[in-house]
Amino acid sequence: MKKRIVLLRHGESLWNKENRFTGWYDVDLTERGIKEAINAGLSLKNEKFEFNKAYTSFLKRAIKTLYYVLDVLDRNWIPIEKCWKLNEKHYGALQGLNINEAYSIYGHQVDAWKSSYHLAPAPLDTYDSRSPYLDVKYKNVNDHLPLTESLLDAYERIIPYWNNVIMNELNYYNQLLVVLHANSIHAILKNTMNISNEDITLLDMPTAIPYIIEFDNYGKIINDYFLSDTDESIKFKNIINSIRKL
Ligand SMILES: O=C(O)[C@@H](CO)OP(=O)(O)O
Repeated sequence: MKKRIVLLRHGESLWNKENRFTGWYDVDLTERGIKEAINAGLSLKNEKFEFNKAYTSFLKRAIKTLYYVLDVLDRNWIPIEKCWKLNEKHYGALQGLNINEAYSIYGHQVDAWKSSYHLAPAPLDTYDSRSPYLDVKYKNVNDHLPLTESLLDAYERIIPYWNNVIMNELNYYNQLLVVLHANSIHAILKNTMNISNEDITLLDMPTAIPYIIEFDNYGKIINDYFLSDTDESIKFKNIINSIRKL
């Protein structure tokens, strides 16, 4: 029996539509995002996926996408693990700004932040109203919470959870659904496909198109593909095939 993990970026959010840096801000889905989530569920149903367990972040755009998908599959009953460690990269002081506002405040520094694996945007103040230290969701988190993150920082937060929890679960289950965010998925793909620090910044995961990864019993990838072909998914797949080392 093949082991499969399906990675799914949430449907379009209100701030995706407005081209705003979102990160840990808890923005909702648009009507289009809801339709995208339902369509993702329908394409998984069409392929007869029967997930045993699902994972998502603490952010409602991912959580609601997961609920729409499970509803279409009539598998609302499966266990779901939500973890803040799977949240999107934290965009620090960029959070809430659209791209034009970001350029008018920070100029071309924004390009450096966007294209670098190592650079993090300017941090939030601890007492900024956007700080996770003031957000009830993280009240019981007894750990360092970010006020900004580079993609490397996000990678170091996400990958231990991916390896120790999600990949480990493949020892017990054959089909897992993981509904996350653009950069949390890029971090996972960097890890599983051994993509370089420079190349990983070329990726832009499309919203709500299921990406299937099939593993052998040793956790080695034997196949990976999008469930539907769109301009965005074809472009993404071409880039990933040119930069992956596994
Ligand atoms: O936070 C954001 O601005 C976007 C892109 O990084 O992520 P998401 O996948 O959550 O829309």
